[in-house]
Amino acid sequence: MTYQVFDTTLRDGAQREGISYSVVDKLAVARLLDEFGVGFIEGGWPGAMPKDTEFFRRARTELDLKHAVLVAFGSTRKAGLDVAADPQVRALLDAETPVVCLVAKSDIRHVERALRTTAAENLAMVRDSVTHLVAEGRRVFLDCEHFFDGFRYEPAYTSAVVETALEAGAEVVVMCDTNGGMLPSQVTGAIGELTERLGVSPARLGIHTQNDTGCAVANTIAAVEAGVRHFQGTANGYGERPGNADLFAVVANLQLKLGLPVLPDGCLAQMVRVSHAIAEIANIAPDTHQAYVGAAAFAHKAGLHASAIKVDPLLYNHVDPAVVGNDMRILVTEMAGRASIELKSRELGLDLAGHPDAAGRVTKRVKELEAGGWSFEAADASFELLVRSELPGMGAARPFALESYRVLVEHREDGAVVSEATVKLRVRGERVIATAEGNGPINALDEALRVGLLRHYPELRGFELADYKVRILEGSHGTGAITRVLVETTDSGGRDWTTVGVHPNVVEASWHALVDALTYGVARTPAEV
Ligand SMILES: CC(=O)SCCNC(=O)CCNC(=O)[C@H](O)C(C)(C)COP(=O)(O)OP(=O)(O)OC[C@H]1O[C@@H](n2cnc3c(N)ncnc32)[C@H](O)[C@@H]1OP(=O)(O)O
Ligand SMILES: CC(=O)C(=O)O
Repeated sequence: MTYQVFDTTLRDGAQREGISYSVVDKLAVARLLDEFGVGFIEGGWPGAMPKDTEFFRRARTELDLKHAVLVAFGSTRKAGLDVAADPQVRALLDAETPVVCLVAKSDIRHVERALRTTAAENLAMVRDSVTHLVAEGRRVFLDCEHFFDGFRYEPAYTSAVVETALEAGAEVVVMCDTNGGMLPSQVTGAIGELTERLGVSPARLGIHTQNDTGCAVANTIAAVEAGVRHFQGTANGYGERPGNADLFAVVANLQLKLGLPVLPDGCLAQMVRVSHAIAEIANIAPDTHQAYVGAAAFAHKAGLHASAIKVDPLLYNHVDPAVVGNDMRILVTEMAGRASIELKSRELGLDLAGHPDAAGRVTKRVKELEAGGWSFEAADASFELLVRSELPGMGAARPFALESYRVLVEHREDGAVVSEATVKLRVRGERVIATAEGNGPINALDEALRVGLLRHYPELRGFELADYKVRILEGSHGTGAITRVLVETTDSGGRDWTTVGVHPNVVEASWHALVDALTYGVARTPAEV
């Protein structure tokens, strides 16, 4: 049994607010979708937008697709126009794709009120357009816009549109939940009624769902379970309004839960890579919590989960993350137990198995610190320093001892604001005093520390403060607000690490995070660097 995996990231997905692909972007997305193994890539609407026309022109020479064929999208001929004279239909042929997907009205209310034509003329538009394109050698899929709403309102007319398209030679007629208002049981019910009414196999039908009820993936799965073999969706669920069915979740569910061979062998493991690469091109931050592909899709926070995962990761994962190219992660927070601490330490290369007391002490310390506003979830480097400090002979030596630091912010008469920091340190037995200016107090402090340490630790030259996040936390137990600072540092070897600091004073909180960042970086950098 074969399934038609139809991707419309470049057509319906591009209808999402905020997305605007260039032609080069579209070509890159098409290559990624092909690597993911979809069978059909709907590239856009030639003739409607110059970019889409250009995409199909360049695709002929610049795309070498291994799994997919390209599909040009467009509407049935205009009411009252000869099909051969309709420039939009001509543009579909000029796109030179083996497959064309036509959108047709199938809800009588849309025919009469939006198209402002008759029921009979709309059927003629469907018949003429399909016949013409098939005669020109194209495989034709027909998207029935508003199928489910139309079928509920006037089933006879919507069925007539489906029947007309099939008789005219459409390979598949796609039932579209254009307004996205359906639930799975309604999808299943409509498919049963339609196939009975027309005596047609569900294998001649396709499904296209929008996500307005949050059920697009479930509706697509329901249709496939009802016998439909052609399903449409988009990468990461991009699309008009709340989006389309997320093709990644659909494909993974069909393959892993229902055992249906929808993708070529080996392609499923490309899913995370392809999802994130397309998000990058679309200029949309990947959704951390997206099913299967999100960075948190297999991240475990609760101590109880971790204690079972220690025995067998599948006790708390619905599938092995590796099958979709993802990884499991353990988060260390106030919800951690000893098992979480052990597993997270193992991820960081530290084995606590032989040190149950240390695991207990770290767990207690993490809970105390988190109660005071610290957060280790995103600060692996600070957590690693904490674990090391509890392991005999493993503690990371602080590169210096602090005598004092001072930070000044000067607002000058001409409006300039200058920050200056001075640090007094003891470094390898030597007293060091260093001063630096910066574009803000934290930058000045960071600079002064580096100036003071550079002679003893030349590797600091490669370190860079890449990101700095501040969060003001509500005070508790009668205290005022406190500040949590996260610092991300990178080095010239492309490594990055994050540290945390907490204090009622933002400069002191930043100081803690900066000192952890330098300590961690120095400890992890080979001495000869
Ligand atoms: C459900 C979906 O998402 S389908 C995909 C929708 N995608 C898009 O609309 C994006 C691309 N669209 C466009 O660039 C433009 O809307 C175009 C080029 C297609 C049309 O632009 P215009 O000619 O200026 O028309 P406009 O957008 O105002 O109206 C659409 C026209 O198509 C007609 N139309 C709508 N659906 C169909 C159909 N299935 N078959 C034939 N004609 C149709 C409408 O009746 C209207 O005709 P009119 O101009 O005679 O009133
Ligand atoms: C065709 C389409 O995108 C829809 O009906 O939603």
